[in-house]
Amino acid sequence: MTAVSRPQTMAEKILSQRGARPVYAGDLAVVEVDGVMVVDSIAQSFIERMERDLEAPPKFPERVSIVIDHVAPASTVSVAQAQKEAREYAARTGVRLFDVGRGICHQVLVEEGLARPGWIVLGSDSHSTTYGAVAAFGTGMGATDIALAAASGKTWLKVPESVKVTLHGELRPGVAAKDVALEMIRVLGADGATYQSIEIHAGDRFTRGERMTLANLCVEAGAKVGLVVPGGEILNLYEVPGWVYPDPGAAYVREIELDLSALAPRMSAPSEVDNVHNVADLRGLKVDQVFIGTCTNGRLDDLHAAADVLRGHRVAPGTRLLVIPASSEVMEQAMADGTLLTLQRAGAVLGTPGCGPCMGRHQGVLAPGEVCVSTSNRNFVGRMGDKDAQIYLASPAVAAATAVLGRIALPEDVGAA
Ligand SMILES: CC(C)[C@H](C(=O)O)[C@@H](O)C(=O)O
Ligand code: SF4
Repeated sequence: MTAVSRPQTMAEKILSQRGARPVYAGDLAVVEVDGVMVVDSIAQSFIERMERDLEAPPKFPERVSIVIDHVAPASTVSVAQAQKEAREYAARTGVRLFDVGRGICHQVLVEEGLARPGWIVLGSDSHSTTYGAVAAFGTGMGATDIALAAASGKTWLKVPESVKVTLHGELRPGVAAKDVALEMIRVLGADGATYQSIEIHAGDRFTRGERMTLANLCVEAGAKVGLVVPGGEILNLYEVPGWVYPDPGAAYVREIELDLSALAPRMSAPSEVDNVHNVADLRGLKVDQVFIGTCTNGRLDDLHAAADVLRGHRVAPGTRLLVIPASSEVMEQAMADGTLLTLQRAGAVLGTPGCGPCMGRHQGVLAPGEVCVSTSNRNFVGRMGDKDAQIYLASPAVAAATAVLGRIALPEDVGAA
């Protein structure tokens, strides 16, 4: 255990523990890396860095995972070729491969136990902050940094300053972790936490999945990492080392308090994630496509919330509902408990576990002028297809209600329909 002289934030704690000395915001830290994650879209440049530039094998192949998730199954010959090369690389180096259909990288890493409390996990994907849900220091890096970490087992980073977000009160029925996340982003602003650690004090509230939603959105405020202080379900699922917790008296650059009991269902309107409004104020806008899925909201809890609204109803004529489970495990559970049947009967189109149309590469891209309500995390111009399409971000329950009415709606509107 590293000796510490001043109270530390969670980010400082983890980076001190996995490095050689106590570090504080602004210091440079060289740390051991417990996991390296590479997504399909980046795999070719990662392999090139490893084999052509560094001429190095992965130092700990079992710590490296390649996940084929963003455009899976492949949509074009060049995507298919890149995925083939990724499979061949995994076979010759012994790194882990999660192939088409296993699911979205972040969901898969957490399910597989490849992100754990106190670990440092680097991903070639910005939403690697999601691992903060299980108190892992998860962050996104480019192919070169990822390759250096894979080759050496280490990385270096500047220790981020921390923003403390404290949650109070309890959510009202129909309000979800997604609404908390959107509200947090509104308060912080889309680049309000650039290169900072957002440390979320949630007490025992929220399941692991809900905590993933919170940590996932942190990068949309520009954060380097989003760490949810362990509590509740996390303590049943993991052995949490005592050194992970922030010290009383740790130094924060900013402190924010959110009263959950005052929160109503929220929605990010086009075309910035921090353009957050009450759903009630956007109600009635005609919607062409609803997408329920992604690393933000494609988990079993999310599919349950959607099915609870859709049960006994049909998707409105003229509106498409796409549901894509975040992983094969989620899909299997939703199949076993009847959730997928409920969704299918309501008129949902079910897709292969993976990213789906989240970043506009396949499986449901939008035409000019179309409006989409999505449970994802990004709504910037052109994100899901044409630049003249509009994306609203919301919780699964709001997305489901919108699908039933064909217009932006609250879950309570469906009951009355
Ligand atoms: C393809 C990948 C690099 C990208 C990311 O970094 O986030 C994607 O997952 C996204 O959500 O835009
Ligand atoms: S689901 Fe969307 S946000 Fe998440 S990793 Fe895939 S493309 Fe990125």
